[in-house]
Amino acid sequence: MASVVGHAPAVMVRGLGLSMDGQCIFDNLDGTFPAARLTVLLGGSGIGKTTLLRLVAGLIVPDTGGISAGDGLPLSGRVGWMGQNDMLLPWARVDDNVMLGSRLRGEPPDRARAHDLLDQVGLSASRTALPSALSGGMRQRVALARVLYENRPVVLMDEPFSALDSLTRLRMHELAARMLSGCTTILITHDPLEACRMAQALFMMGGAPVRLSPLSLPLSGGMDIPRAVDDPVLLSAQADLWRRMLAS
Ligand SMILES: Nc1ncnc2c1ncn2[C@@H]1O[C@H](COP(=O)(O)OP(=O)(O)OP(=O)(O)O)[C@@H](O)[C@H]1O
Repeated sequence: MASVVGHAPAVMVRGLGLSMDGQCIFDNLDGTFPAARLTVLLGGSGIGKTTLLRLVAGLIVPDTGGISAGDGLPLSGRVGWMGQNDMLLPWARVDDNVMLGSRLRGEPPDRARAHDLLDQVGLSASRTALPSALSGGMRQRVALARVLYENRPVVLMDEPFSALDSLTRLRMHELAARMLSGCTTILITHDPLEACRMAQALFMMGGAPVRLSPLSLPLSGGMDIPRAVDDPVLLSAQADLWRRMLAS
């Protein structure tokens, strides 16, 4: 199963303004995250990346402007979230964690679907395990299966792989790229390698006021992700990103 969604819309940020505790976070921020693509957001600590994702998720209401879907339909109910913390319930089995959304909504859980997704993320043998029996990478695969179970066309990922060791992170790139194909995904990362491997669109967040600047790096493979980690073109783009981040 390459994609779990039908039509994934673009996500458009227009004239966004937000202050919190008297601090201006965004002033007239604009940006468009393309439909059915994986967009990477890079930016310094505290610049507002997580806050922007929370606005897209509808968890915060902006003071001015807004966020809309390119198809004109409400975004509400069409957004999934995956964060650095897997937020698995420690007392629930792996498959029950995947089906948590159904339980919270009072719907009958679709166990066959949960098991199918666990098969696809390579965890069929761990369906009945408790999260405490899993490695960090396995736990993030459960979290990915839980996001996919929700079948949302827009998926927000707030540094979901940053706590994983390098090799597990590379493997998660393979899995996430395959499983999220067709979704409109916005991925926050601090890792230039991750950005270069995964981005089908790339934005640097920075400045005062904060702006979303599209970056076009010479990357091979077009929209095919993840890009090979030993690709010289990718390694050169990674060095370029480091330079930009150090200079910002
Ligand atoms: N609930 C809140 N109340 C007040 N200020 C907040 C709140 N949440 C975030 N902020 C402020 O908004 C700014 C942006 O924070 P945010 O977490 O979005 O940054 P970030 O780019 O995701 O940072 P990092 O990369 O370190 O996670 C920071 O100055 C932070 O202190």
